[in-house]
Amino acid sequence: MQNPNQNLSKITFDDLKSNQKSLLEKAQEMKSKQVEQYEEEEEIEVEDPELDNMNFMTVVKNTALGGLIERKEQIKEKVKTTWRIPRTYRTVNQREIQKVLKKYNVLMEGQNTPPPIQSFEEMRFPKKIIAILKEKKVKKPTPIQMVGLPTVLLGRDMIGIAPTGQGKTIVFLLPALIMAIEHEMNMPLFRGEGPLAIVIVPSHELAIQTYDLACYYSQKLQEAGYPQIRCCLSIGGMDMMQQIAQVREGVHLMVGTPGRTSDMVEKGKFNMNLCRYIVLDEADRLLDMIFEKEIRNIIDHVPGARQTLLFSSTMPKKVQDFAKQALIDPIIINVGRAGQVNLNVIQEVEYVKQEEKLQQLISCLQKTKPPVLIFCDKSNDVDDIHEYLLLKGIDVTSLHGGKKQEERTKAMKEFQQSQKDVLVATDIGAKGLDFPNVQHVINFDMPKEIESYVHRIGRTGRLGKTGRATTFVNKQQDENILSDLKMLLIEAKQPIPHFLKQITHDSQSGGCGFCGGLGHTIHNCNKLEQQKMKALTVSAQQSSKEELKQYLPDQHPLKVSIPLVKKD
Ligand SMILES: Nc1ncnc2c1ncn2[C@@H]1O[C@H](COP(=O)(O)OP(=O)(O)OP(=O)(O)O)[C@@H](O)[C@H]1O
Repeated sequence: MQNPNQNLSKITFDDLKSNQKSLLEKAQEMKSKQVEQYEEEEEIEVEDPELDNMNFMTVVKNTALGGLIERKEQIKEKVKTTWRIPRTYRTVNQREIQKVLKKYNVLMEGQNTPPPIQSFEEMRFPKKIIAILKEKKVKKPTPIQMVGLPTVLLGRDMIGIAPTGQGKTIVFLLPALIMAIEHEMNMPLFRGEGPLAIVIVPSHELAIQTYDLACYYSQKLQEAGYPQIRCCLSIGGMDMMQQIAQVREGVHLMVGTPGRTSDMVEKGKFNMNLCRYIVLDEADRLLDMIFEKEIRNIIDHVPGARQTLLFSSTMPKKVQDFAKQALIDPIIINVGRAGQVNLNVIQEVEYVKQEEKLQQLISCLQKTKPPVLIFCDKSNDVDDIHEYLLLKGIDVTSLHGGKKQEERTKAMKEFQQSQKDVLVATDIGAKGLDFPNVQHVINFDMPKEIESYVHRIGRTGRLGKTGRATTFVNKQQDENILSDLKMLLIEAKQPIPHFLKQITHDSQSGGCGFCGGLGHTIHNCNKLEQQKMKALTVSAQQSSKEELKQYLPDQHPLKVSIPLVKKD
């Protein structure tokens, strides 16, 4: 039987620009005629030389198998795309490939890994897209982009690990937008359809940043003559009705945090029937933060083949386990060691007594020009320091989870747009946020986990620029974390202060397999202990709830299961 999408696939960008209305109409007409057929039939790979330069369209064999992580084995078909490795690169021999990978400190694992492609032109992006990237000063791919983009464009599942500030966002955003354009040209979305791609991130601020970037690129692409790509945001703290209204328009790309997104999909506010592209950005943070259930729930709603991409700058055990369950035949890309700090950051560690920290902070602020980021563990301390610095006449703003969403967004944007010199934040400000030209990161408190330290200091020294980080430590710190810190300083060839030199540990142990810290082992990992405790508490609460149910009347809320809103 003829493939219903075969004709649709012949619509090219040039066609679209010369006669958009009639083609869109044509596509819609064909779509409505064939939609039922489409449900049942297989799509085939498009091999049309005319489309060679811009045919990245995702072509999926439409299997009706479940997309549950637990039923991964049942997903027989992988997402296929029509992007091909350029001919010149197909013949490159392994020795040359290894030379380039070594030069950029990249390790690739997996079957049929693509070669590193060292320019956007050779990746066969259309000239207009290359011009849009250049406007953003993105001219030459970074190492993670050289290998990550070909991997994603080939439709492969991927784990991308690279130090902070290496341009991981483009690796998933650009292919998602291109896939959406292809889809829109061939089969425009109806109202209520979509998303085609979903990006899950661990904080509202990172979601807003990624959404803004997606909107920026789609606006530019539309100005260049491509169809409009609709993006939407799905985060808590914002009006759900507004988000639902956006979704009803039909959206190509959704960026969200796990809680709100899982809630919306669960309540049937949107469906994942067309979604084939799932990104977990800052996966280490996502899986660390009790979001695993929500993430599984979102992924479980994808009915067929999916491409799953997982990005992280550290690779703790939880991420490894999740990847094993959720990804199919992935390519693993490591730029540097997972959990390694950005080597462009000059790190200093100062011993400062608790009561002297504020005073020391003022002298520390003199070390560099603004912008400066200050991290504290607790929201109260963020507020106190904010007030203290205001009194000192410093142009400062602050960000923590206890603030209203509007205040958080305002603070983030003010600092991002250089309207404020200093931002005081909890770890919310450490996750993937891209503030331009941060000169100095000050850890007013040493974080409790070494991964947080890596993320925090990664807000400076981004993309080849040099940055500076100062960390206050004192007797309140646990010896494990100081030992992890010492090992990171050694690895990054930074000076080791005397008080850290005195900390001993087994340097042959290879570090902790659970949290990735280099200065301790899994046998004395605090984080593992905490997680065990958390799991025990949850299961105790669960079992006492079950026991309690025996004694409750039938109509008690604990006994009545509330029916979910019917899905679309
Ligand atoms: N190839 C490139 N050339 C120049 N600049 C780039 C390139 N790729 C990305 N950038 C810029 O680099 C900055 C950092 O990118 P991005 O936020 O994607 O890094 P990241 O690896 O996700 O970092 P993190 O792990 O901290 O989230 C952004 O401002 C982005 O515009």
